[in-house]
Amino acid sequence: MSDGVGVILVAAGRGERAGISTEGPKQYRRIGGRAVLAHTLDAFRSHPAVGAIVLVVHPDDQTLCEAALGAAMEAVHLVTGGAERQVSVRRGLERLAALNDAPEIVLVHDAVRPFVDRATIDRVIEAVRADNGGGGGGAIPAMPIADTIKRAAADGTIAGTVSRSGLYGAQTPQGFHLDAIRAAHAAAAESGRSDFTDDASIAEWAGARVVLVEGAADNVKLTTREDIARADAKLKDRHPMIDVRTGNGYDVHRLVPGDHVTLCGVRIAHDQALDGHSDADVGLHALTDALLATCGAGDIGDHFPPSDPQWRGMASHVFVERAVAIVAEKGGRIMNADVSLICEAPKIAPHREAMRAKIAAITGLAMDRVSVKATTNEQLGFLGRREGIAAIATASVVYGEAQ
Ligand SMILES: Nc1ccn([C@@H]2O[C@H](COP(=O)(O)OP(=O)(O)OP(=O)(O)O)[C@@H](O)[C@H]2O)c(=O)n1
Ligand SMILES: C[C@](O)(CO)[C@H](O)COP(=O)(O)O
Repeated sequence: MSDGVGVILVAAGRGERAGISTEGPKQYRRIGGRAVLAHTLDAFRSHPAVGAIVLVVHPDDQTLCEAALGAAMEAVHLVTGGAERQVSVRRGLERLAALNDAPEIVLVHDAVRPFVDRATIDRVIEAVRADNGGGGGGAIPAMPIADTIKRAAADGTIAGTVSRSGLYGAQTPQGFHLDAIRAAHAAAAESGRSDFTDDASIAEWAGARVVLVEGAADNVKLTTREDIARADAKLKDRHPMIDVRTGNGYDVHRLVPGDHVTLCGVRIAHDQALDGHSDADVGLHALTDALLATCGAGDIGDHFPPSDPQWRGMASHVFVERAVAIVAEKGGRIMNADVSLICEAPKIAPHREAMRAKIAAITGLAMDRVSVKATTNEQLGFLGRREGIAAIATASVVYGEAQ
């Protein structure tokens, strides 16, 4: 059993109350430039106590999900949800329990609560760990009701005023011991119940002791179109906090007799070849350094030492792919890549679009975020004498969007 806390993110709903959007159901709507689901996932991925994350999605949403999460898909175990939230959670629990290192504690969270903060997650985990209900108890974050509560009659008039004393609004993540909540869900399903709107009510129904911990006013569930617009506006206000970084890279390789060069991933027939340990693709080498520079991750030589025989003759897209993965691990999102090639020959223009397409494919960037340029060195110096080819690259990456 794993020490890490497991997380189930339920994202299989249709978002009917939020209405139809070309971006898909509300968990895929963009707030602050990224899908709601991507923000929510970041909140848990960045929490040190969190281990396995199961993401429950609708069977029709696989493509939307991949587009929303990109490389972060690797961080989740994907499972298909059901027609009710309760069924989706149950499938997530079964997937989590089937993992080799299944956790003891699980947090169940709505994918559409993207503003969950670390302190709330901590309070829930702490309360479940401290459970003195014989190991079967749980904890949920909740906020006291601030408004006066009215019961409405069928004609829209007030049928009564309900005392708000002791009333709380339940939030997620809701935390439980995995075995206990699995058993409670199974028992509820067996007795034909599928109307529970949260997991605490299933635990309560099964006789477990569930405690309330302090929730957070910001931890709202995005339910309506207005909720999504407000969330987007809130993140736009935060934009000054976003950490945009620029990195640059330079590389040069000697030209020797040969029959082709490889530049920005494209093989070009030529009367010379670039000499190097790998395929000597100066364009991709400079880009690798530019990406690594945005997060202080050293340079290409640190990650792929020329002394290491495994990189001999290696196609350089492997180096860029590693740099892209390092940027993603550090929470970065690449915004653009720009490579300038400096050579007298071969002519770059006929190959420029193919080079941009290669870089776009390797980095996951759209074509209009990738630029390849070329210049001669006006026959000056070693580049001008065709003794080598050089490249300069620049990349911009946004970090810390989840804060
Ligand atoms: N069959 C379902 C229904 C809901 N959810 C998830 O449960 C969370 C909370 O549900 P809710 O806000 O009600 O989402 P929807 O069911 O999508 O919304 P609506 O009721 O407006 O259609 C959401 O993250 C939603 O994707 C789910 O995984 N499976
Ligand atoms: C789980 C929940 O978010 C707790 O407040 C809520 O019950 C979900 O309800 P919904 O009807 O599925 O939106």
